[in-house]
Amino acid sequence: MATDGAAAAPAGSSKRDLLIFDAEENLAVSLAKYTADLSAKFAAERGAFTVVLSGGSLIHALRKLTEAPYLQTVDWTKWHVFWVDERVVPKDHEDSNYKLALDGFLSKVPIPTGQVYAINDALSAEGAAEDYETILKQLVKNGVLAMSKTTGFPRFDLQLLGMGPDGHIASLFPGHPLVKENKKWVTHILDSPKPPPQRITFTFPVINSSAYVAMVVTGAGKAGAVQKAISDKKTSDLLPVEMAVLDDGEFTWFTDKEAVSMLQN
Ligand SMILES: O=C1O[C@H](COP(=O)(O)O)[C@@H](O)[C@H](O)[C@H]1O
Repeated sequence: MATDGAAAAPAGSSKRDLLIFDAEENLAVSLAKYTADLSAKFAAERGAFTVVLSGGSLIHALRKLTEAPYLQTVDWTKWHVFWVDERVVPKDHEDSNYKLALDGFLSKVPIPTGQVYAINDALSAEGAAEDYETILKQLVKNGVLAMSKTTGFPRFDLQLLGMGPDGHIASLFPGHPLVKENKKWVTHILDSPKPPPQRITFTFPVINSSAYVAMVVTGAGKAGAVQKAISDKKTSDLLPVEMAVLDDGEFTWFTDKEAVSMLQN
């Protein structure tokens, strides 16, 4: 993929791309076009576009989608929005990934509210994870959400993900047993090392069954994890971000110069 203001380089396999932008502003412009293009593709192909959001810095990076031309040209009625992870707090709590997305993105675009799938914040972490998985299964039955023919897990059209400085993605943290979950679609964590401790999260089989993943990472604080993730030399202590290996899809890093400052070339 070639993008204005970005240097493109292969990052390991034929379906992985590394985009490096001079400035976060250019990254945001490119991410908006990438997302709008995939929206048009999936709306035409399947009449729906299933989009997964993370929390954190990703939401600010989506800001160009809320402006011209995308505000007018994207068919927002085709969007179905999910969260790769969510903190088990009320939806109006400052720690809520739903609130972050609502304030920074969803309130600015005309996605039908019935197609925005927030967690049930009245339930326990375990109950919310089970409830979310049930909702996903219903959407598979309705034909809104595709299934991977090879993995047996749901196949989201696009997952827009961030990564923490420790290499965590979603609420899958380094060394935590949840990274090995291989049966559930959605699971819960009660001891997240990053507060708040109670969260729900998609599991790796769901992340890795996606058609497209954009891994959006900026800033020098994440350079160490980016360097380890992109290195060809793999060690047994894989970071969660290194475990994001798509079964049959395209994985694109959207980075800035600071985030790749520890790469050799
Ligand atoms: O706790 C979380 O952190 C990660 C990374 O956040 P960032 O602000 O460093 O980009 C985020 O992707 C995840 O959804 C969130 O719950």
